Amino acid sequence: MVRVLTVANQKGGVAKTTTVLNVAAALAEMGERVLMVDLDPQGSLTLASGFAPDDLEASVYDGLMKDAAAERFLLSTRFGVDLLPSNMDLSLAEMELMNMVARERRIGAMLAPLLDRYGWILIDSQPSLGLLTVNALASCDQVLIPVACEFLSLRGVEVLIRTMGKVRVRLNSRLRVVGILPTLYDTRTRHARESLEAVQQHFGREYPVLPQVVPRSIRFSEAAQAGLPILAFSPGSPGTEVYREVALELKRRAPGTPEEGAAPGALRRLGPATGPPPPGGREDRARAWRERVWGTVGPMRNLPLRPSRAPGSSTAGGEGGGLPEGGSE
Ligand SMILES: Nc1ncnc2c1ncn2[C@@H]1O[C@H](COP(=O)(O)OP(=O)(O)OP(=O)(O)O)[C@@H](O)[C@H]1O
Repeated sequence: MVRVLTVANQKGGVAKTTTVLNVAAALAEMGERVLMVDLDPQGSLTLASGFAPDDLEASVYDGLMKDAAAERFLLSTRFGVDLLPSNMDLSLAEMELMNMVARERRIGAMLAPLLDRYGWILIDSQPSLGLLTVNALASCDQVLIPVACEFLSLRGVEVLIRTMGKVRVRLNSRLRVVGILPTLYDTRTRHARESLEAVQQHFGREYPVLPQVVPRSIRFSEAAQAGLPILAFSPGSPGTEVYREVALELKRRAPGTPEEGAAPGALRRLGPATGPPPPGGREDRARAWRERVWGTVGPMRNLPLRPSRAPGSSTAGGEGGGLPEGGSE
């Protein structure tokens, strides 16, 4: 059964992209087959996955607006996750979609042929509630809302949840909030602690606030610059383990799991989409995943800062080096 999850918050810079990237990597580490969809014309997810948005020959824009088959622009990342990439072309889509028939269902149509290949599809939305985000909400089962532990961060969420309510009524009755994820938590400041408490109090009664809290850490920016999830870039850092736990939490709360009740999924269901997990327990699978990733990219300290070519053709790496040290912020 494929799970389609949108990471949304119309407030910018709350770690939507970072959350998609790292949850996707954590799920892949657990043996899941994962597709990420970059639905932000800024192309941040594409860039943070190691691809240069400006070099793309085709992108989500072509899939949405020109019915291009996803195979034409589907990319395989170095960390075992597939990606439908985007760039500035997608900014045209918002306007062009206005005149299209079934304009809120274009993403669902683009993803439909891919559903039987993946266990998880994670959509990174742009910081707005325009037609692209509505498309994402219309084609997913669940929404994860990252909320930064900062002043004013609560305000936008109400508007998002109201929009979700309208989408539920008109387009997708299965839509629900799977969780609110506190992000960018600075353990050193009282302000962050108070903001976290505010998030928990404000939303806790009506919506599930996930028990995980993503710490603020420079490793995230460094990893994005290297075109990798933090799980691969800095395996020992605190943020890594938190995103693993978030991924586990999402698996526990996924539609169809006993904990959540058998909520019907969005789009169409094509039977079990994930293959059998690799043998061994969680630790073995995580090790196997890391070895696969490291084997592909080589020592990560030597990665170029701005990879400009598709990872398939990557020559990143080199002799010596080794992984950046985890844990020391
Ligand atoms: N836990 C964290 N600690 C420190 N920096 C972080 C963390 N999470 C994300 N960042 C950094 O914050 C910036 C914004 O993150 P990100 O792009 O994930 O947010 P976003 O919500 O997707 O932004 P936008 O709304 O612009 O698409 C990036 O530079 C990212 O590397």
